[in-house]
Amino acid sequence: MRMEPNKDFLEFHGLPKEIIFSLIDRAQSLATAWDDRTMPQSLSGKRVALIADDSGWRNTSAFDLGVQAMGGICVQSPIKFNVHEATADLARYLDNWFDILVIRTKELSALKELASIAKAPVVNARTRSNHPCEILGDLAYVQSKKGTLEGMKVVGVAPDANIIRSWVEASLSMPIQVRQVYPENWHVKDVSLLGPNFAASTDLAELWDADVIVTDSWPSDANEEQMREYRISMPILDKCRPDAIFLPCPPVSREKEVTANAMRHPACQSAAAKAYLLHAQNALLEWIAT
Ligand SMILES: NC(=O)OP(=O)(O)O
Repeated sequence: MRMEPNKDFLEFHGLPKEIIFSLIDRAQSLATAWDDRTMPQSLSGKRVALIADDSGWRNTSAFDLGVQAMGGICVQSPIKFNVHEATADLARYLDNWFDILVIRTKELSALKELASIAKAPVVNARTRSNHPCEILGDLAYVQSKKGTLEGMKVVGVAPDANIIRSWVEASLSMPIQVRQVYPENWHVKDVSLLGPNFAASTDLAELWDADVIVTDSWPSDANEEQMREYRISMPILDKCRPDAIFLPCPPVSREKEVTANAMRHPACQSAAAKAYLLHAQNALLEWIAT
């Protein structure tokens, strides 16, 4: 049931920046429609499979809610990739019934294999390697607050994992600067992601002129002593720009990557920002469906 070629969203830089900007603009309109309860029925007649083959709830709940609010049908299919059935087989069965496949699973390679066979467009709702929808939602929120994304500096105090990797993906296509500030052993070193808009550092001074600061969970093998310096606290946020937006990625672990006080700092806008997951994902689904 492929609607149009090349409407998969597997990696952030897989879509041209012009399309990303139009999705971000559309997310703003859909945010207003959401608040007014006047959602367009853009997905009327569309059938969406939502496969949550990993933990978490925000993105997947927002996909389900968004599809329904825009008049589509969303079915959660309890599929596990690389367990019982070949991914190629799953692609063909899913194509029998669905127009769009929204998938959270651990391996990006499984998504890529599925997308290479399925006719229906595939949307990455998170892998262990990347999380493009999360970054699309954050960008839509930041644009709603700042009016522009042009030239903004995003600092990720985060290990080489899905959140910082999708910010780095975004730096390949978008006019933003991304910095990773973290101990060197967790720096992003994947040459396929490195471009002129990204650099990694161990220096917290990168935070002082950041427009946006994001965090992610500590690595499971992190050493408290090594990591303490990178815990975002109230005094650190007080040294940042007064208009800096702090977006700790949920689920947040207080007294690990953030202090409890940092979560109460005026710069911390995580809950409001994550409302835009829904709006950005809705814009993406609408674009895929039309
Ligand atoms: N950050 C994130 O992916 O949240 P969920 O797992 O709840 O969707």
